[in-house]
Amino acid sequence: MASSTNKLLKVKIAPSLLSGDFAQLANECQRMLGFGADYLHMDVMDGHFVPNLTLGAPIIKSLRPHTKGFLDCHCMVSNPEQWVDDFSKAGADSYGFHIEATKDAGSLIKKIHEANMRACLVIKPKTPVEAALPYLKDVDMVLIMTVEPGFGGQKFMPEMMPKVTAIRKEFPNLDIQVDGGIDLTNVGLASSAGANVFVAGSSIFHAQSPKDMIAELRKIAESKLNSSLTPSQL
Ligand SMILES: O=C(CO)[C@@H](O)[C@H](O)COP(=O)(O)O
Repeated sequence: MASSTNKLLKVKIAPSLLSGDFAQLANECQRMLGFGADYLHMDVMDGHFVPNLTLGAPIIKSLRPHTKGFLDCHCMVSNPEQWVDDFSKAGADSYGFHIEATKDAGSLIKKIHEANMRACLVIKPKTPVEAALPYLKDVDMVLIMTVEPGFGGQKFMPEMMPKVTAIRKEFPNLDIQVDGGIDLTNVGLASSAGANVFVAGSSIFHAQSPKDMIAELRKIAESKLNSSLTPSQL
């Protein structure tokens, strides 16, 4: 949860397993952790909230014994309340829900915490940042989508950066995640705006050296992030 003290923000790189080989999911997770990934980003899609179908709690449950990595579950689902207990029992570390999919974000955040997971509030590109602000004091992370959710391989939307800046101004210590089209050409822009957690699918998995790509993304983000913040934010 957000606290009022200021500290140096840590850059975290979260490869999106959506771009990996699902038949080798456990190996892909181990490979990414070996390459220096901080989080393993799991894209949960229900074919209803988004027009694509991927994985659910049973896959997380199967994966859990094979990795100690932080399973950062981004649930692109219509009824996020319905799956909290299943994901918790399956061993998810973080449960990300879309504010567009719930009528009561406050109660949902409470439910996620009671289920011993970190809570991440996610907003789609067309959702104004004002919709998220009232809840951010209670969450562990906010995710600003930089593409329309549903598919990997889309183009980063730089016009989402003012949302990141607005949140960073009010929440100096909150983990701000960006997701969609993140690569070497825009990670600097996103970190300058104040993002510190970077989801990247295509740019990492399709790189000649995913290990070097993770290191490069981190290096750029670290150089821009804390230098862009005012002393009172550090
Ligand atoms: O949530 C999503 C898509 O809905 C993302 O996590 C993407 O899967 C990231 O992939 P790239 O845009 O980096 O290829």
